[in-house]
Amino acid sequence: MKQYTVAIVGATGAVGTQMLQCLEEQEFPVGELKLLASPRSAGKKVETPWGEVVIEAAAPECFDGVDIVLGAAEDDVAKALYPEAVHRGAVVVDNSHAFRLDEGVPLVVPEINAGDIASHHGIIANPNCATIIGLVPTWPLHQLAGVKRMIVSTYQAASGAGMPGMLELEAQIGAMGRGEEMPTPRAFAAQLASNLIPQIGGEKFEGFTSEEMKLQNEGRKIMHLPELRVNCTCVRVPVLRSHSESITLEFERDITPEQAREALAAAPGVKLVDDLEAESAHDRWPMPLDTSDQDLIYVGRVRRDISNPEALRGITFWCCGDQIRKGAATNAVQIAKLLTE
Ligand SMILES: NC(=O)C1=CN([C@@H]2O[C@H](COP(=O)(O)OP(=O)(O)OC[C@H]3O[C@@H](n4cnc5c(N)ncnc54)[C@H](OP(=O)(O)O)[C@@H]3O)[C@@H](O)[C@H]2O)C=CC1
Ligand SMILES: N[C@@H](CC(=O)OP(=O)(O)O)C(=O)O
Repeated sequence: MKQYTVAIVGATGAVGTQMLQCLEEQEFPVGELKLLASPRSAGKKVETPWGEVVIEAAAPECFDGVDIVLGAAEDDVAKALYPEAVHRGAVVVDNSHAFRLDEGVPLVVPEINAGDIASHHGIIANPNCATIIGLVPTWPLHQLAGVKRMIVSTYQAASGAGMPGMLELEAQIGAMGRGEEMPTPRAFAAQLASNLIPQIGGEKFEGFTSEEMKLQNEGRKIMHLPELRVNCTCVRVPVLRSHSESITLEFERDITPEQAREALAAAPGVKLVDDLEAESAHDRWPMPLDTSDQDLIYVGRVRRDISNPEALRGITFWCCGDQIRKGAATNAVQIAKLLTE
């Protein structure tokens, strides 16, 4: 079996660290592994399933001999480095949003549009995390009844803002518990512990933020639905890991909640947890604590949209998924695995 030289850019971050674990779990045929980060981290040693690796400061020459680059750094790093990696013969699976909407760059959720991978020219983009988590359960319902419109509210975990976001929430919860003065917020615009912050990203379009517009713009590209209409509100919540979403879908054709549940129960990447009568809360509805550190999107609270005048044209549901895994690292490694098959 062919072994691949793999480089992770941003290897010390929330997504990059998770990628290491996903490579092992998905039995990716790693021959040699390179871990790249900022100059701050250069020289640090990391124990990996493939032996000890010394982190290098990311630079174009690091990609000599690399087959697959897994990108887990911000846009500026992606724009500066990945064309150089492609020039040296590597294929890049990138988690930043630098190239997501570019023509010739497939934007892929394997459960939905794995076939798009074939059209790549060296860079394949991983979608926004909230977009992946919302679309994995939307796709089987779309196949059944044709989705026209999505109304979405997201409840996004602190770790969506990377390691700094996670550490900031932990520090705030600790300070609260000890009755100490609250540390000054840096990763977020305001204190997150015991609070909600109703803005993620900068303003993009008619008062909607950049994060909110991603679900529409990336969703259209992934599902090949250029007319899809999306109204999204993104909120940061004091949860460490796993994004949650309330989603209402409007369809072209009739669909009952029972049909929706059946399709979701059979859909790849989805676990249906939908029983208001269940004894244990964990079996009643999805919760972010239950979906952390695993790869499935849990879906529950599936019901008819009673506000839709056409009785069977709307479905509402709730879903949760680990955005560092399926929203980023797991999805990227799945794409890389498809490249090797
Ligand atoms: N967190 C999440 O839930 C999700 C994140 N993403 C995307 O994934 C990417 C990484 O996010 P995340 O892991 O959260 O971020 P983190 O802040 O946790 O990590 C950022 C990583 O980038 C590295 N880095 C910084 N500057 C450079 C540089 N000049 N050259 C090379 N590497 C550099 C950092 O290295 P060092 O430690 O040396 O500073 C670190 O490894 C982003 O594009 C983000 O938008 C996508 C979906 C979900
Ligand atoms: N912005 C998302 C995470 C993320 O990194 O998204 P993107 O890859 O689209 O910048 C969040 O804060 O939860």
